[in-house]
Amino acid sequence: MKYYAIIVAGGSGNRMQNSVPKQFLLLDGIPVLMHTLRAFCRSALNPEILLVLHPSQQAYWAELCKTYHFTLLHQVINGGEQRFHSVENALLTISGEGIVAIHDAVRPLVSTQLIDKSFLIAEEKGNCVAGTTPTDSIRKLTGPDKSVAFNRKEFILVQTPQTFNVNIIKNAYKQSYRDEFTDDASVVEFSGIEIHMIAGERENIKITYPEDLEIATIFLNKKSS
Ligand SMILES: Nc1ccn([C@@H]2O[C@H](COP(=O)(O)OP(=O)(O)OP(=O)(O)O)[C@@H](O)[C@H]2O)c(=O)n1
Ligand SMILES: C[C@](O)(CO)[C@H](O)COP(=O)(O)O
Repeated sequence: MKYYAIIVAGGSGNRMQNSVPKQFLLLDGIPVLMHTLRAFCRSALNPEILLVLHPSQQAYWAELCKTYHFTLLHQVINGGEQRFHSVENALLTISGEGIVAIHDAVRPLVSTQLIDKSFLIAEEKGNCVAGTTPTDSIRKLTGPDKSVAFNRKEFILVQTPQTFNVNIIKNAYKQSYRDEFTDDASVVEFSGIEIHMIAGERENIKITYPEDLEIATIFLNKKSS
């Protein structure tokens, strides 16, 4: 079986409020994105790595690779307007059978065990998506200042990797973009396929706000101690 990893790094990181997109900010001395790519390159399934970058950031990435002597093999693909379009562009480069894991570049702490598990379960079931259970209570907004309590046991916080049989994901991405397509699972589900959840990892945070880099540093130190 052929395995692929699409690492989406085509965003601009508005919520991080830094002139440098967050995937290039330093975490433990190297860019966030290099941690993510390393995790996938360590996979026993030896996936082909497809890295999605906005065209305006590709020269900068090439420079970073030189500076940090980063030589892990990967193919660079043009990012699109939304995450959906970035994934769509990467899928267009894949032909034939296979299993593809789609992962946010800004989740650098994903473990190689979770990556391997997601490839193997997607191969067996057609797809699988990592998620964790919420630890906060949950309420649903019913108006500008109104809300009702929800049972948190009925919810899962969705992470990446989200991993699919190539035929299933390519077929799903033939659909037109919708605002509610915030991840790949929502695209595949809208195409009529049931999603299989697997246990994600609390450390597998998405670096979104400035303090997330500090939290990631703590998790990383814990991992290597
Ligand atoms: N057009 C886009 C938008 C997002 N992404 C990627 O999708 C992942 C998750 O998106 P998010 O955390 O929202 O990143 P940004 O869009 O960069 O952040 P923000 O929403 O704060 O601007 C990131 O790795 C991001 O680089 C992408 O490849 N192409
Ligand atoms: C794909 C994702 O990380 C799953 O939790 C999430 O939906 C990305 O959302 P964002 O608004 O693009 O950060």
